[in-house]
Amino acid sequence: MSKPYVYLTRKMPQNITDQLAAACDVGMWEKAEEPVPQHILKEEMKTADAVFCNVSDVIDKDMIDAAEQLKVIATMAVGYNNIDVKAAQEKNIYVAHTPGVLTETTADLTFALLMASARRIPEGIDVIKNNEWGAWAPFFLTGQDIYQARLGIIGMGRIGEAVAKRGTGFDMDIVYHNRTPKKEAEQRLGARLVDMDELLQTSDFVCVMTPYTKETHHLIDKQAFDKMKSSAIFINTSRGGTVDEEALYNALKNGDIRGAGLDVFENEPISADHPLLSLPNVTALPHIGSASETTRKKMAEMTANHILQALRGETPDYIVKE
Ligand SMILES: NC(=O)C1=CN([C@@H]2O[C@H](COP(=O)(O)OP(=O)(O)OC[C@H]3O[C@@H](n4cnc5c(N)ncnc54)[C@H](OP(=O)(O)O)[C@@H]3O)[C@@H](O)[C@H]2O)C=CC1
Ligand SMILES: O=C(O)C(=O)CO
Repeated sequence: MSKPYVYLTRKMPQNITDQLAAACDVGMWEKAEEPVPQHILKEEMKTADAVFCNVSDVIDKDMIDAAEQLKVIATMAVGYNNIDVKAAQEKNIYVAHTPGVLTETTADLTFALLMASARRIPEGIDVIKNNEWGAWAPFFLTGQDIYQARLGIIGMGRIGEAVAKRGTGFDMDIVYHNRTPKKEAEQRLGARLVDMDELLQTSDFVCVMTPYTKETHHLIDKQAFDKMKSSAIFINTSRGGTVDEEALYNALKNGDIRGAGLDVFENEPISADHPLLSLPNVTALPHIGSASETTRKKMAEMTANHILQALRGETPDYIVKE
């Protein structure tokens, strides 16, 4: 009997392909840093039993409908907004993802962005590299205090809570907005559930940690920026689509808010001439929230495991249920 066929959309380490090859025929896009073209992915998906993908692969209804024997779409990510989950479920195809394993690493990066933006670290680095460091000056590169400031978290889920926990170490006053109250987190973190307006109007740091859905598309728009304090710093490590980037640009440019720390963008990779990148009060990173070596290895292992589980006829440990 022939082995099932798994297609990997990026080059993966040998231990991952070896693990899969013990049970499957393995096909792989041989580049680690370049995504597989959509038409090749669609072609591969027609005959694959399993797909090992990531945040940059768009897996739409057309591709899913064309798949003849696909059993699982396993993404090496917790976010799955790039996959048409409904279309997969209609064909009884599992969509598996990697929650939890990347929570602390992503929270570290979120807090790093918050600190870098508040204390203007990228600007300081530029000053030194450009040989612009003059005499010590009383108000040179003055930033914003983090300790005892108010941290507003929109989307108090796994990562939101882990960011809040870091905030408690800085004695921050934590407020959050979620559709479901998180009583246990409130007690553990001293956090308070507030409505969106109060969060926007009173927070020193506004941090978005929701998934990207129809409901969260441009959740942070012009009206939201208008409500924020002019000293507020906006942090986004969720998905670019949760924010209206034009409104963000205008808010930063007009001084309606003080700064932004961004790990995600509506179009990734963002083009170097994007207006947002011309602003000194933007700290931008290339979607590296979960990018520690240990965490990425765990995510890859978990993804391979989900595929093997599905191909054995088991339900993968973490499937998306919508
Ligand atoms: N930059 C990066 O590299 C990374 C980015 N991410 C992003 O972070 C997201 C969150 O991950 P994780 O914390 O594990 O997910 P969770 O599902 O644990 O948390 C998401 C939270 O958002 C809340 N939420 C959902 N919709 C809304 C809404 N409309 N308004 C307010 N709150 C809402 C949910 O609560 P409720 O439904 O009750 O409102 C939930 O508490 C991922 O979906 C992904 O997009 C994740 C990892 C790395
Ligand atoms: O897991 C995710 O959703 C990411 O964005 C990458 O880790």
